[in-house]
Amino acid sequence: MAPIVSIRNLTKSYATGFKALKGVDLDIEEGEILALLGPNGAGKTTMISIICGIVTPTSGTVTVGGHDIQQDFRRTRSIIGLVPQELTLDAFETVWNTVSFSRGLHGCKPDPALIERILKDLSLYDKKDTMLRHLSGGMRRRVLIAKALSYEPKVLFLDEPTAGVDVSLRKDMWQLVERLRANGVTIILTTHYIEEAEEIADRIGVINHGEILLVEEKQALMAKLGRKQMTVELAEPLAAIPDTLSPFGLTLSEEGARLVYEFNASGERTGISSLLAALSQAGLRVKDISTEQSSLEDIFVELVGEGK
Ligand SMILES: Nc1ncnc2c1ncn2[C@@H]1O[C@H](COP(=O)(O)OP(=O)(O)OP(=O)(O)O)[C@@H](O)[C@H]1O
Repeated sequence: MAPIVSIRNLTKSYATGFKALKGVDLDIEEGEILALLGPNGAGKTTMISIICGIVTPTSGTVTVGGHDIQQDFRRTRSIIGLVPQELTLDAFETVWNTVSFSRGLHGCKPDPALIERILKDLSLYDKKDTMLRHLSGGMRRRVLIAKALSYEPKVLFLDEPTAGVDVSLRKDMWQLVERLRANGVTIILTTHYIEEAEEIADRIGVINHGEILLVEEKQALMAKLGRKQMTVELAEPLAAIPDTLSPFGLTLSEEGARLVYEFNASGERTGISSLLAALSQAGLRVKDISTEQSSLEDIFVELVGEGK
């Protein structure tokens, strides 16, 4: 199936001369949840803003649903929903009107039943007649989401949807994302919260200094780059690692009381059983064994660190 969003050699140089995007290629498949991770200033918002037609690219092409975003702006914009990072709302309007107008602005026929359902899903229904200026920051963020959903987009961009929101909204958000996905909506979210990507994304993209460093299935990424570590606690401390154990590349810590072994969890052979046999042959008594797996956060820090 053709990707729903296709980005080719996309660059953006701002008027200051700053290159925010340096030749990005990315295909987003219909129905997937893609999390874009990147430190501040990596170019995430710039990329999303170009796809949504808010920022003009310097070069390159983007198609959404097979249509070019510049030549066919209205068409592509009508299938894209954007929940921006910043709270841009009319303070003197009510929740209901804001969300209904948004649907109208995108050329859709009024559908009060749909608006009611969206507001209920976002726990906003009891605030439907409240003016936005009387809402808390978290509630206003919910309104931004409701606005983006009001015209039933096929592709939804969430730019740091849970930055600075409380745990309950974050949980609601995740549930909502799951429901939207079940309805076939493609979701692209940018986030600083790695656990968020770990929890809900199908694929993870890492962007830094205007370049995509990688895009991978989450499971494959964790298996490929995730290292495992086994720590062996010894009954008696060692002064040095015996020569017979040198093939395992162990390190000795805690004043000789612990041996640390690093292995690749996705490899066919981890080497654990040979290590245990070698330990016993060397006459070392084992008190305890524990293993630890690197998280997506470790992987991300390593990748972004390399790019500096
Ligand atoms: N209008 C502009 N003029 C000049 N430089 C800009 C402009 N907008 C953004 N930039 C610069 O482009 C770079 C990328 O910004 P962008 O907002 O895309 O990053 P981001 O990955 O979304 O970061 P954050 O996580 O902080 O939101 C930054 O260095 C930013 O300062």
